[in-house]
Amino acid sequence: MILDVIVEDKKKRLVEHKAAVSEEEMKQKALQSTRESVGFAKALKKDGLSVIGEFKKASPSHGAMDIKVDLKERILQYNDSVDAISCLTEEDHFYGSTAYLEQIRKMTNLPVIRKDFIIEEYQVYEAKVIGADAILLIAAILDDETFKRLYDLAYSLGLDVLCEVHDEAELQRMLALDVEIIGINNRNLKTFEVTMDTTKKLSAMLPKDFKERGKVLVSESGVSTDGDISALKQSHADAFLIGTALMESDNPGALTKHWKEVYANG
Ligand SMILES: O=P(O)(O)OC[C@@H](O)[C@@H](O)c1c[nH]c2ccccc12
Repeated sequence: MILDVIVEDKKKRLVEHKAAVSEEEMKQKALQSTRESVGFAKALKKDGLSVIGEFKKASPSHGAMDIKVDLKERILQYNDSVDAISCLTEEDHFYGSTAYLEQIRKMTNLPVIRKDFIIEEYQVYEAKVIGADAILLIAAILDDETFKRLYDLAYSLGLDVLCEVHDEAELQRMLALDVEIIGINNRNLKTFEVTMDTTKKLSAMLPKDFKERGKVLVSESGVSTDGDISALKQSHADAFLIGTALMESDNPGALTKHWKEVYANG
């Protein structure tokens, strides 16, 4: 299964990363970082639709994207259209890099989320060191105890956590942990199948007071048409995480603004 392969490759990459900067050194760097995080959750919670624009060059479901896309140009376009930036740092399957996130950090005041397959403390410290404001944690690859450990560590470093679920069991686990930000992934990471129905179905299972308690709901993946935006409106998501469609667009700024209008008027 692809998810297992990605996690196995991640473990190998971690050995390399630790050879370059040891665990203790990375931890100390993170603890000594004086950079104040930009609130990720806060940027998404406002009237109307928020968009998290993603920077990624490839994905296992899609293959390589238009790699002519220039990072600098893309981030400048995102800067005046999206509400937060997601940066893939996974190397082998998404052609990402921590170096991309470091570059993005220098170019934006928007909150930046590190998108990776995080399985160990080392990667949380590293996220802080490279300038991320938030991290992704995927329920499907972590048991509850590990999830909670990484989650608490992130918040202790001032990082927000987007907690990704794809089915009811994972959603119930996250609700039991009382997490702040839930991301419903419309793509099944095991089969790559995408359907907006996942957000529709799972968002209906959230407790009635989810929003009142200041929690944040994000719908992730597969948004590519006006119809997808309209279909998601009834789920009352605070934000959509959009990658492929924005990376493949010549004018991601205009597309984001258009989708915010579709959402507002739909
Ligand atoms: O390119 P899309 O279909 O718009 O999807 C973006 C984002 O949701 C997707 O990249 C993603 C969601 N969860 C992930 C976990 C790991 C890597 C990537 C992802």
